[in-house]
Parts: sequence; C-alpha cells; structure tokens
Amino acid sequence: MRAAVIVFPGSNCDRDMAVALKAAGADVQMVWHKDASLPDGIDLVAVPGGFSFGDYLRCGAIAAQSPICNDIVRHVERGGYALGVCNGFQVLTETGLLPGALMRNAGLKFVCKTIPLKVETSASAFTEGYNAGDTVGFPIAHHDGNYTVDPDMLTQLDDEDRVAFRYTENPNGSVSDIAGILSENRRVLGLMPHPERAVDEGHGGTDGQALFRGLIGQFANA
Ligand SMILES: NC(=O)CC[C@H](N)C(=O)O
Repeated sequence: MRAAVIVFPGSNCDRDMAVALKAAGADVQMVWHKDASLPDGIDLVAVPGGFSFGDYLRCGAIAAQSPICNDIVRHVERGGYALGVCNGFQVLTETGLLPGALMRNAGLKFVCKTIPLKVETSASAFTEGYNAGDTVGFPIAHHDGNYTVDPDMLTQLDDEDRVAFRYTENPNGSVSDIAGILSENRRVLGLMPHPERAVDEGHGGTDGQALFRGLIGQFANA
C-alpha cells in the first residue's frame, strides 16, 4: 500500500504519521503542499496534525487552498482513501471532503491529554480492526476541536453509520460527542484524536495500531 503524507508549513505530526504508517507496512512518501499532484499510484493520502499556516483565519482554511489539495480532491473522487488527523481533519472539512467544521473548544483552552473514545462502527477500512463499542485511548492536542454540523447532516451521519468515534468524556463541546466521521463512501476518515500517537509502548498506549494495521491490511488482502 502506498501512502502520501502531506506536509504544510506548520505541520508537526507529519513524521509521526509516516512512522505509524510504515510500522503497519505502508510505503510512505512525504509530499510538499506546493506540489500540484500526488505521486503516481498513491492509495492513501494522510493529512497530518499541526498548525498549518499558523492556524490563521480558521485552522486548515489556508492549507485547503494549497495546490496539492486539488489533487487530493481528485484522488478522493476517484475512490482513493484519505485520513485526516486533527489539523488534517480541519483541512478535510475546509476542502469540503468532509461535512461540518471545527470550532474553538467550548472551554476556550488548548486540551492535551489521552482520552477515551468509543468506536462507533467497524464498517470502514479504518475501523475494521476494532469492534463497534470498543473503548480506545488516543491522545488529543488541540484548541479547535469542537465539531459542528447542521442538524440535517448530523441526522444523515447517524443514519448512514458515519460517526466513526465518539468521546465518552467530551473534551471540547463537539456536537453529539463526535470525535471522527467518515465520508459517504467510507473512504475518508477525519478525526481530532491522534491514533498515530498511540502505536508504540513508548507512547503510553498502542490502541492506534489497529487503525493502521486494519487499513493497510485491506490492501494486502486485495
Ligand atoms: N495537533 C494538532 O493538529 C492541532 C490542531 C489545530 N491546529 C488546533 O489546535 O486545533
């Protein structure tokens, strides 16, 4: 499986993402945001966490205008996979690839800690390594993680089983405790918590491994 990790000015989880993907068996290429196109044969685009363009305007809003984002949209329209973590989730909402938006945390504070999440569905390449109902611990580190979406889309996300993860102790005010959502075709996942920071005993937990192994395993079996 070939993965591209996108690097913006201000990305700071790009190498963590690459390490997690490689550990699970992916071939990984780093791709600079100014590139007009992804390398040939990319299966997964990973948009990592960080503070792209200093989080000016809205988090992810400037990054979404980078040249590479046009090709990320084409990749997804062709049926390619994309994973956006934290700032990456913010970028994917700003590109329109995922619905909703991430607002300032309800408590107006940056929150940095490992928190429990409930896996809501195992019906996606990203979550098939878990059972629905599992509780996992992933770190969060954000000030704009308060997910919001209009009521009709919220109903649609629930009806279509597209809420991938929910907070069991909501840290940021997200509507319906949503921590991560899937696209309509279930090939794009955006989530605020960081699974790539939970893949090694040295991280204090390995609950993120199943996400990367499950995803990459799909390609091994294809
Ligand atoms: N860790 C991150 O990706 C930070 C995300 C984002 N810039 C925020 O603070 O909300």
